[in-house]
Amino acid sequence: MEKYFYIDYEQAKRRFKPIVNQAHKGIQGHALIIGGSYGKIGSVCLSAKACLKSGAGLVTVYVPKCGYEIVQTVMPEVMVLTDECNEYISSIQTTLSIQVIGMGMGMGLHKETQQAFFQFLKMNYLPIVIDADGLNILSENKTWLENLSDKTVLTPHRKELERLIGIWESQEQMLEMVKEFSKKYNIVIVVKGAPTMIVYKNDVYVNTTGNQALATAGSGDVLTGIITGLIAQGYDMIDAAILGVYLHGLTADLAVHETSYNSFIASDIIQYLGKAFLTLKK
Ligand SMILES: NC(=O)C1=CN([C@@H]2O[C@H](COP(=O)(O)OP(=O)(O)OC[C@H]3O[C@@H](n4cnc5c(N)ncnc54)[C@H](OP(=O)(O)O)[C@@H]3O)[C@@H](O)[C@H]2O)[C@@H](O)CC1
Ligand SMILES: Nc1ncnc2c1ncn2[C@@H]1O[C@H](COP(=O)(O)OP(=O)(O)O)[C@@H](O)[C@H]1O
Ligand SMILES: [Mg+2]
Repeated sequence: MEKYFYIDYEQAKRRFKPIVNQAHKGIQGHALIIGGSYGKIGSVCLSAKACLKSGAGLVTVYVPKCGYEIVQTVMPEVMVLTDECNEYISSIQTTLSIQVIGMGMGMGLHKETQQAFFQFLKMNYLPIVIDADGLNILSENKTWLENLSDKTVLTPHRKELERLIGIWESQEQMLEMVKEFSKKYNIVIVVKGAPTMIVYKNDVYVNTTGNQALATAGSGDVLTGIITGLIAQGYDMIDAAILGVYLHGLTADLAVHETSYNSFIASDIIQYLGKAFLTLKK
């Protein structure tokens, strides 16, 4: 029996959990953002900053060496681990105690990166949000999908989704394909677009916020950071996806009267996150 829900203010408000007075950064959780390659370190910066500004207590990023000074300069709040390779990720080694991983943004498709991703997936048991080139790597190696834990959120845009599950004739057919995919791997899929729809098994959540201002580079990288940051502080996969998508879109609705559609960029999503959270204040 399929169920359709609209992600509106009521749905978001009842999922929102205010941060308690006695909170400290350990309670708010430690997130690890893995991604980036030469020329695309900005995607990791966007995800990491969005993660912190969604309420995560600590954020560490794992990037190729070329990203070290960039990230440390752009975001003093974020800690940095680097790969031994300068231009791309060649192996993912970490012994950090973390609550959630967000990965794939700007990561590229180098063969060594693909192998590093595969080795990481096989030993990962933590909640994970996979986006962008992480999705594209899975599309090129579909047998690796068996290694996804049931604490996984995928965040494809329509083209990334097509690579992953094949082409569809209609939106209805696409949703049926995504539901089958979700049931097969027991995972949440955020189908980004206008509107964004979140699928978990037979349930479909249709977002009601957002606008064309979001059609700008890095807006998906920011969404990955928001969902990762919510999971870091204890939201489960589906609530983090629902609340994250709602807040992400709401920033654009709140901003456009000041920024216009044309001059809204991904960093504005992060800048307006506080205003979006305040609308849910209890
Ligand atoms: N500052 C940085 O470091 C940034 C780094 N970034 C990183 O770049 C990597 C590549 O990500 P990507 O989504 O740009 O391209 P990719 O999946 O290779 O497919 C390209 C084709 O897909 C389509 N298409 C694209 N977007 C779509 C959408 N929303 N909805 C529907 N379709 C869409 C479109 O196809 P078309 O419509 O032209 O046929 C386009 O030609 C990735 O790792 C990302 O994190 C970016 O985030 C930008 C900022
Ligand atoms: N016209 C639109 N209306 C609403 N949301 C949009 C629109 N265009 C893009 N978006 C949103 O912007 C984001 C784009 O994601 P993505 O293509 O992965 O960006 P990037 O990879 O550049 O960071 C998604 O969350 C998508 O839902
Ligand atoms: Mg993207």
